[in-house]
Amino acid sequence: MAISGKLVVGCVADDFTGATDVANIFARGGLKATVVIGVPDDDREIDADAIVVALKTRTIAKKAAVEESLTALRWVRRRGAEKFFFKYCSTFDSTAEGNIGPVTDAMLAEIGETFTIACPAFPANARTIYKGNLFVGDVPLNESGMRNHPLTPMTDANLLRVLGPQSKAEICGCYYDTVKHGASAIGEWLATADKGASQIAVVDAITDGDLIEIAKGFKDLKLFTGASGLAYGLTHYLVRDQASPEVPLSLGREGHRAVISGSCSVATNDQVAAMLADHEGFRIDVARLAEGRDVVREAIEWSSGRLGKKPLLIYATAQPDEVKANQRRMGVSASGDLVEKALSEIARKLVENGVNELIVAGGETSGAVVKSLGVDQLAIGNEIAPGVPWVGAMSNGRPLSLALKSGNFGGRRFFIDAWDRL
Ligand SMILES: Nc1ncnc2c1ncn2[C@@H]1O[C@H](COP(=O)(O)OP(=O)(O)OP(=O)(O)O)[C@@H](O)[C@H]1O
Ligand SMILES: O=C(O)[C@@H](O)C(=O)CO
Repeated sequence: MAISGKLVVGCVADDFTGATDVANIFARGGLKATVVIGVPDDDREIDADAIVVALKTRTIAKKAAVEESLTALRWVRRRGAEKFFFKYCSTFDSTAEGNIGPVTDAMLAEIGETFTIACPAFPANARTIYKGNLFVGDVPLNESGMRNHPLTPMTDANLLRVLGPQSKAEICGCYYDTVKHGASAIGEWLATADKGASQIAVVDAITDGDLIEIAKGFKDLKLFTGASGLAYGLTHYLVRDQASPEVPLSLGREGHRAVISGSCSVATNDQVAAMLADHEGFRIDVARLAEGRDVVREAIEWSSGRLGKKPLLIYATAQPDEVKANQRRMGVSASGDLVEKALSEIARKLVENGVNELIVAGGETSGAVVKSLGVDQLAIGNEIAPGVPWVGAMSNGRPLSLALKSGNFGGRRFFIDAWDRL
């Protein structure tokens, strides 16, 4: 049960997979959580302790990212939120220019605060931070598959160095020699570190236990920034009774299944390969797409007669060399946009043709697909893998079960086994 009847936390997420990821963590922690797609332009009633506003601001121009994020922040604030959370990727994905710093600076100024933390640790998915350096599994961020990300290649694991040039605030580190002593040591650190001028502290965290202590140590802050591990920590003092709800979506079970994959991460490449071993798949040929061929129509023609309960896979997922060749030919953002547009049109047509259980892989891809489906709100259902729930949505009056899978999340059999968790 929530500590108060009104909104406990208002969250702004910079992509759609991240939005369902963090809403899932709030929900599993016992908050009634929901995701709205973009800032609603109506005054709809939403009965929730945590509202996550899903934006697609990770890779857009800085000015637009700041404006959209502030509009979302103001909207949750008007609904009574007292704590705010800026959710970005657990691999700190940002372009060379970078939106995490400017959005954080703007949010601090908007709520009249000067201090916040940056903590993208997510131990459940092997993201940990030590001495300000972000690790993915056993390797620093820049040695992980993130170095080859199509839109946000991460070439430095040190978050103070990455954030410094992005933000006008002073960047400091709250390191493990403090964090390991728990909430009161963190509180003492804060009392001496906070200079009353704009500051962002990158906070080390290795375990879920650390994140609970971090949330308690910084509990008087109004703005938190980071990934779902920090949200997990926060639920330990934002709710009284810990719940671990399983929420079957109880949507119609008639209809077809499909997977749309636009993520090119190491994990998604593995998941696509695993699915193709036993399922039919249609590969989007990006070079043909660039030549103006009607690849969308070809994909839909291929799918007709094949749709059913055994899921089909339609994918642009490729290895880094192929992605780089496409980017050289067309430019980074043009090739990304072209693929996203094609996949979202295919998703919309598949849904028109009776698909109502759909997995989408990739944050930018999910953003494009969900927008094309005209979905405006997501209800959180069963968890498939850490950070990926099934979500329920209405698309043009029809119920859909969706799973928006972050590029790097999920085991090798994710696309095959996820359906068992509906
Ligand atoms: N074969 C390809 N060539 C060039 N670009 C591609 C190709 N396939 C996919 N893309 C683009 O790569 C980008 C992948 O980003 P996306 O956010 O969807 O996945 P991700 O980064 O792995 O997921 P997440 O953000 O959840 O970690 C998209 O813009 C997509 O359109
Ligand atoms: O935090 C993560 O890693 C994910 O929720 C995400 O943001 C992927 O785009």
